[in-house]
Amino acid sequence: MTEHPPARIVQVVAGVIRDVRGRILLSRRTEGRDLAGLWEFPGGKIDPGESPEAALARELHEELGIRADIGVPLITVPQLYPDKRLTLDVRHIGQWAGTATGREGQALAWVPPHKLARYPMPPADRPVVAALQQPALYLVTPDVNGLVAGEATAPSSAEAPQMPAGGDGFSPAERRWLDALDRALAQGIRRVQLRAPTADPTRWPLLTAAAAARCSAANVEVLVNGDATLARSLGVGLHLRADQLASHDRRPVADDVPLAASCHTVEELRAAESLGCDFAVVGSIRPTASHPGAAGIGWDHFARLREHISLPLYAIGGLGAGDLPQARQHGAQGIAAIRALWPVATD
Ligand SMILES: Nc1nc2c([nH]c(=O)n2[C@@H]2O[C@H](COP(=O)(O)OP(=O)(O)OP(=O)(O)O)[C@@H](O)[C@H]2O)c(=O)[nH]1
Ligand SMILES: [Mg+2]
Repeated sequence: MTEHPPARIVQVVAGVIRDVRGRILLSRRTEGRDLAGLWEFPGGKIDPGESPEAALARELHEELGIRADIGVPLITVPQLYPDKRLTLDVRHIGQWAGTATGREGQALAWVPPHKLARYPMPPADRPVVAALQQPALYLVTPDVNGLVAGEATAPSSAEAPQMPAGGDGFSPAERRWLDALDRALAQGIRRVQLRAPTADPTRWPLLTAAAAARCSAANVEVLVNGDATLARSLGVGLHLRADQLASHDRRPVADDVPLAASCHTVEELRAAESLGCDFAVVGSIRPTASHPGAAGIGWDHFARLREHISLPLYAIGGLGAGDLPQARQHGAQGIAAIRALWPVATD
């Protein structure tokens, strides 16, 4: 981490303003200010003693001439800039009235959400755009014998080997794993990491191919853990383990498939960012069943890691979908989980 982070703390609040067509308003920073020419969500600094809501309503009136109802939080991004330590608190805007105009001479653009990434923005805005565009939940699959009736159990060596059976060539355990994946997709999971650390290496390519086909039919994004060759052969994304980051000096998969990494330190996050990762996973936030005895890093430490990079992050470790508001408050765009997102059969 940076030895001497800038002392100046700047609290900024900005709004996601939509028009009736769902387009989002961006405002271009004018010449002579910091980050001039970059596009941003309209807003500004909170005055001493002012609430974030009052500050945002004031800024939107001063900068755009509109009266706005400040809605629910989207994400709060802690970000270190060379001269300051910024906290960017982004709120949805509910009803608003008036005609938005650039009252300070700034250009405005109404942008469809899927085109936001085309507009150059300050580093703190990348996680904001991710929170608007990318799935909030990232399912990591358990081992094939991993989670049974809600319990994580390593496959027992005393267990009979899982022989392929039935017309589809999959063993009962493999079929249960694929069925659970189907249920997760039916429940609305949009981004999946295929990972099974103790999977039989002679079976894993078949199983990942079947899983990738199911995800692709549901238009769900897939990344395989750790194996660039497998990712390329399946035509899916790659999720690197932290210890693999150093072994790549360029993006190991094509630009149009997702690349992600698991990270624990600022150095790993910087490596993931410079490798061209689309997002990273950081944890463990809480102690987990898979790492008993290891303390979690907690949300404040997560936020301290977050401020050094602008990669979108998922928080992981003892978390579920219910932790999303707290995650967003600390700059995570989403939650990654095995146990909390893996539907186990109830019968
Ligand atoms: N409003 C806004 N500011 C952002 C965003 N992203 C981001 O890094 N910032 C940074 O947050 C700070 C906001 O300051 P600002 O210049 O808008 O503040 P302000 O409206 O109160 O203006 P002023 O201080 O020039 O009077 C700037 O350093 C800016 O670069 C964003 O999306 N919206
Ligand atoms: Mg401003």
